Amino acid sequence: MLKIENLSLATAETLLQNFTYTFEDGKVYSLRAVNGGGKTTLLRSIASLRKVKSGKISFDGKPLVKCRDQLFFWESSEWFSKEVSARDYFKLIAGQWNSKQNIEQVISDWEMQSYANKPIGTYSLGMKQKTLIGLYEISDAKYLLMDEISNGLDEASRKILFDKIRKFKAQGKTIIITSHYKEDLSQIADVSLKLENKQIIEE
Ligand SMILES: Nc1ncnc2c1ncn2[C@@H]1O[C@H](COP(=O)(O)OP(=O)(O)OP(=O)(O)O)[C@@H](O)[C@H]1O
Repeated sequence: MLKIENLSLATAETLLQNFTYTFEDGKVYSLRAVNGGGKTTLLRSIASLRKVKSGKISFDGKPLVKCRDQLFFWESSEWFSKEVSARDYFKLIAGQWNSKQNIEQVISDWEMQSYANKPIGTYSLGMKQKTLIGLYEISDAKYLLMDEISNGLDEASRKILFDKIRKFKAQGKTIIITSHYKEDLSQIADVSLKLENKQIIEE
């Protein structure tokens, strides 16, 4: 379980005040907020990519520093280096996250065979997004933080994404996915959360 206690977040202004919540294993949480509402800042904070103003975040009772490979967060395709291929990123993440996931299977599921060896700089928006989503499966991490992950996907790819998320959930993983629209994730979310007025509430 991912436990957040009395978390406060601020950039130029306070985004979240004294937030306490438990994200349970085997559940999908959607998180909605307006543009600039703080979704990405919250995910970065959970992933320890930025300091929090105050509060505690733990994973099965441990701080992230004690279980780094239990969490995966790849904020956006802007994190990719243009010269590297999807296959090389998959190999890199499998190594760093000590995962035994089948890279060829992921490439096949997402129909990436024709471009998986080419540099990401040559990919379309959707191809980059499939690569990004593939990394989550390759990492095999228990806690998956997904920021607007369905962006740029066509209908068929969106269906694959939702099937994959259902599989991750059945494996007991904890998934948080941000979105701008309530309806967007209603098919797969067990719990819909909304960040508003410095609080996160179930809706
Ligand atoms: N590195 C930063 N330095 C200063 N302010 C920042 C930084 N990152 C984010 N902010 C500010 O924090 C607030 C929340 O931004 P954040 O990106 O977390 O929102 P979001 O809900 O993900 O937005 P969007 O839906 O537009 O992606 C915004 O006011 C933004 O300007």
